[in-house]
Amino acid sequence: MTAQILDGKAIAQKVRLEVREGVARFSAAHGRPPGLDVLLVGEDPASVIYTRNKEKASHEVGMRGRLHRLSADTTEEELLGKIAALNTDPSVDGILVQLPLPKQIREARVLDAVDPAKDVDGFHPVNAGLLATGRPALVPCTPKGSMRLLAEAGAHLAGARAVVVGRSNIVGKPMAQLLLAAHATVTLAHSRTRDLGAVCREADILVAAVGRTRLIQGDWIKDGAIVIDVGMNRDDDGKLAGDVDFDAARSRASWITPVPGGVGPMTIATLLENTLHAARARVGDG
Ligand SMILES: NC(=O)C1=CN([C@@H]2O[C@H](COP(=O)(O)OP(=O)(O)OC[C@H]3O[C@@H](n4cnc5c(N)ncnc54)[C@H](OP(=O)(O)O)[C@@H]3O)[C@@H](O)[C@H]2O)C=CC1
Ligand SMILES: Nc1nc(=O)c2c([nH]1)NC[C@@H]1CN(c3ccc(C(=O)N[C@@H](CCC(=O)O)C(=O)O)cc3)C=[N+]21
Ligand SMILES: [Mg+2]
Repeated sequence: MTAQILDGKAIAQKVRLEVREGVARFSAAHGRPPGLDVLLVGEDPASVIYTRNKEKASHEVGMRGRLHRLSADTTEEELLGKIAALNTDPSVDGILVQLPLPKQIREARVLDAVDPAKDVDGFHPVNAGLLATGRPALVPCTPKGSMRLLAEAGAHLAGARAVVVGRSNIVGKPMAQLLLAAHATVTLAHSRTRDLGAVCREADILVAAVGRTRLIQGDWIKDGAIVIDVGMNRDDDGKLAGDVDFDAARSRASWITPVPGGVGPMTIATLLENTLHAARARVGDG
């Protein structure tokens, strides 16, 4: 079998068009566009590019988008003050604090400070708890975008065996929750998992969210499996690579996401979707 490519770039474009229509309706009804505020602390080059892309993407769908750049030596109190101001500003619907944060700032204190109603990343413990109890409010963008990719591939999730490799709070864990809510039988694997290859070979749906180039080998892929590669790794030659050995996996899977052009673009499109959802919910319209 040669897998079909799950084209995240094209599907993200479709999502953006959907969001753009919703934004136009929201703006007409409420006299203001949905607003997204992104906070970036420090100068990490990749984070600078990502946050600029998020700002640009928000403008392209007609939102008010603002990137706040804070110096690398910003204190925790200063950042918490910024968040408090955005929490009370009625023109702000979505707040995203770009991770990772510099080491003088405790991540948990920052994530806990964002108003859960404006938490478009879905990282606040209230939103994580709602997801875990089957009452999703704002759902993390990368897993939610990955679920959209599975839907576009026509995946039958009920009763399927899904394996998620990686258990971070921002990708692996919420991905497992979403697959479980869709009635898959879910295994959450991680660095202590014994015989990861054997676990992966059971997967009808395989999601890799580790951060290690080609960790997932071709002969770990079950025939006909759908493979979602969340990993974003810089190769020695500077090229982006996923966690899956793409060429080898492609000859066994039914569908596979490329890196780049798979999950990454979906993350940004879903952020816009979440911002529109947050805006609607805040005005009592969704
Ligand atoms: N495309 C996109 O939109 C996004 C891509 N990413 C990318 O996804 C990847 C994962 O990100 P994130 O979740 O933040 O990463 P983390 O570093 O927070 O988590 C990595 C997870 O992988 C597990 N792991 C590490 N080594 C192995 C191994 N050898 N075998 C099995 N499991 C292992 C870890 O296990 P343990 O818990 O035991 O330590 C951990 O659970 C990264 O490449 C990141 O760049 C992230 C966010 C968005
Ligand atoms: N609070 C917070 N929320 C996040 O959602 C968040 C974060 N912090 N910190 C960093 C990670 C990473 N992340 C990506 C988003 C888009 C691409 C993306 O668009 N990737 C493109 C290509 C990128 C390139 O070429 O460099 C692709 O895969 O095709 C990648 C990675 C969001 N993250
Ligand atoms: Mg992490």
